[in-house]
Order: sequence, then C-alpha cells, then structure tokens
Amino acid sequence: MENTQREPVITIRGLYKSFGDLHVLQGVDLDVFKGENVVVLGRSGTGKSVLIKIIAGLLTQDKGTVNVLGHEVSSLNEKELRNLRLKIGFSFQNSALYDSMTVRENLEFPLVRNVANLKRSEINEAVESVLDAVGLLQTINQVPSELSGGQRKRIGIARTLILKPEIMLYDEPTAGLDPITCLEINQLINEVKEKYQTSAIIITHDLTCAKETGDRVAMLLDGHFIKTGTFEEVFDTQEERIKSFYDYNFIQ
Ligand SMILES: Nc1ncnc2c1ncn2[C@@H]1O[C@H](COP(=O)(O)OP(=O)(O)OP(=O)(O)O)[C@@H](O)[C@H]1O
Repeated sequence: MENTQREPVITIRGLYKSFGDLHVLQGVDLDVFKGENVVVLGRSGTGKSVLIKIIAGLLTQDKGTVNVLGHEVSSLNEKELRNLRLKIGFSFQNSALYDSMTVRENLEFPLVRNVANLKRSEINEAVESVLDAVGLLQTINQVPSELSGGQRKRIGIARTLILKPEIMLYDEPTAGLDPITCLEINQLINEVKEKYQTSAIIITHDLTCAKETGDRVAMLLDGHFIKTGTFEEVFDTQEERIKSFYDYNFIQ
C-alpha cells in the first residue's frame, strides 16, 4: 500500500530546535504511519533524543509542527498532554527502573498511577501478561540489581507496554548490550509491534538494529533528514556522509 493511503500517527513538518547558539534541528520533516517501525539514525549529538522528546512533549520546538495521533503537541494543555503521553511508551536509554522496587512493583507503578479503580486480580493479570510478552515472568519478585542489562532493558519495555501504548519511542534500545542480547532486543521490538500493534520510532546508531527492526530508516545529519527509505535504499548510495556512517557503524 502507498504511504499516502496509510494512516499517519506522527507528522512532523519544518521542525527547528536550538539551544542558544547550538542549532540542533533545522527543518526536520518526518511521517510515521500506523503499524510501522521507523528507525532514526545519526551520529552522537545530532539531535535524535531531542526529536523524540519534542514528540513526547518533554521539550518544546522553536518552530514547526508536530502532530501525534491527531494532536498538535505544542498546543496541548497539561491534562491533554498527560492523556497523550499515556498512548506513548517511552523506552529510555537507561531503562529508568526503580532500584528499590521489585519487578512486579516497577510494572504496577504506572498502572496504579494512571488507571483508576483496578482490582488486584486485574493488576496481577496485566503485570504477568507484559512480563510474559518480554519472556521474563520468572523475574517477577527480583529487584533490578539482580538482572542483566538486557533483562533490565526488557523490563523497561514491559513497563511501557503495561499501559498499552499506540506509539513506542525507543531511545538507543541496544546501547551497551552484547551482540547476542542486541539481537534478542531487536526481536523483542518486532514482537511488540506484532503483538501490541504499535507504531514506533527507534533511535540508534546500531545498524544491525536498524536493519532488523526498521520498516523505514531515516538518516539525521546537519539538523535534518538527508535520506529516508528502506535500509537498502538509504545505504545503496554514493553519498559520502552516508557511506562513511555505514563503514564506521556496521558491526556484522
Ligand atoms: N536541554 C538541553 N539543553 C541544552 N542542550 C541540549 C539539551 N538537550 C540536548 N542538548 C544538546 O543538543 C544536542 C543533541 O542532543 P541529543 O541528546 O538529541 O543527541 P543524540 O543525537 O540523541 O546523541 P546520542 O546518540 O549521543 O544520544 C547535544 O549537543 C546536546 O548537548
């Protein structure tokens, strides 16, 4: 199906963001359609995290429009923004788990905080269901310090899934993990898409992750996307900056 016929979930046009003299985003355009994983690639400091923070309403742009699930993010009031954020699962680089809480308590936390009047049995069922989805039911009574980096990453993803988000934002999902664990996380990202029918932006400089998880890949450079397409379309190029990114980043 042509993109023009598909339902957009994120539409970004002419996005600019600077911090003082540092011009980070300089005319970013991006579409994410329902049910697709879009990988945002770019070197360190190119503004990938800034971009997804603007999408989630954690930062405000200087110029341009960001429409998420039919809402112009910068024009939402606090309550509307909170409601929109419930539909966005933000998987942070550091997994952002509470060290003093068990896995069960970490997963219950967003649920109890955001959904009123849940019965204990419903909470248990929701926690067990997302843990099962990430393959870690056996860790339910452990604390984060007892888990490996890959397991913590999975629990972080489970914690975002518990609110059944429509959009997932993955910030460097494979950073700091060994190659086998990276492959498992890539697989999990694809499983999440199938099972929870999510659309996603995945920011990474891991090209294996981009190849495995991205329906489309968008290359961020000098403040805007210089090329967007399938992994093969983006890297089948003579453009020197894209070729050198590939040569320095492709591991296998
Ligand atoms: N709140 C802020 N205040 C000032 N500067 C910021 C702020 N947030 C980000 N920046 C700067 O904007 C630039 C882009 O940051 P960003 O975190 O988006 O990079 P990135 O592409 O995600 O890099 P990495 O791959 O290293 O995470 C960096 O130079 C960063 O220092």
